[in-house]
Amino acid sequence: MTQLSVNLNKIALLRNSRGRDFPSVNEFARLAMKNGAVGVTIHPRPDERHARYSDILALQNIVNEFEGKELNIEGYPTEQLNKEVLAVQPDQYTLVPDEPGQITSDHGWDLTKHYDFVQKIIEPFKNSKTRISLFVDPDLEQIKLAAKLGVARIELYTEYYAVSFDSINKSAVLEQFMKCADYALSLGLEVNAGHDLDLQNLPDFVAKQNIDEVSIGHALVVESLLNGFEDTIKKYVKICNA
Ligand SMILES: CC(=O)[C@@H](O)[C@H](O)COP(=O)(O)O
Ligand SMILES: NCC(=O)COP(=O)(O)O
Repeated sequence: MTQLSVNLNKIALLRNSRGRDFPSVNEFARLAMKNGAVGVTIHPRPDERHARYSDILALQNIVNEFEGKELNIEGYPTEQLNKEVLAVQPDQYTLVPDEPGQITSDHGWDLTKHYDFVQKIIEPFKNSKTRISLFVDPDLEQIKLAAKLGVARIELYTEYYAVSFDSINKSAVLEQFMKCADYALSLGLEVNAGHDLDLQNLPDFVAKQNIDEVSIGHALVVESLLNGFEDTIKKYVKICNA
């Protein structure tokens, strides 16, 4: 069964467009978990344009109100973000190789180049409660290196799948993801996935492979504008449980 982690960046973006705590990221986190999400994700970027560093502790406290729910922090491992994550010790820290001003994530780690850097970053987390996940492209070599680093999970970057969804390449692309997920599992890694997943493209993606968790935000918020947040979460959870 796949678990859903709801990415709240876009709720935070709306909040930050005004001075008040409205919409409340914390309230949307509660709603997501009450409706079956395993937890919530935020990706604080250095300019804090959506999720803020202060959201990390606030959300961990909300997650702690629920049994068995999780907070996933995603982001480039800057000194500041590492410090914040080590202080709060959320369940999962997903390292993403984004540049500071990047609009959104658009690639996974190149571990052939950044192996030593990542190895140094993850060292202090070995004695913490936080599981490390590495954001990677669907590439066997990268997955092999992730396993060698001894992390618990990888997160497969799924934009490539999402853009192929309406094309004749869809089956071949899905095959490639399946091959990567199977390979990761065979090396003892657990597999997450995310980026541009939505209600249309998610069913095929999770039906055919063993994915532990999908983190979804952008499309989920757009779909919520049409159908309501709680109903949208329920639809995602149903797909994940199918
Ligand atoms: C790692 C990933 O694919 C998502 O977390 C994505 O980075 C969302 O970030 P934005 O909401 O800033 O686009
Ligand atoms: N890790 C992916 C994520 O958290 C959300 O990505 P998106 O659904 O906003 O594209």
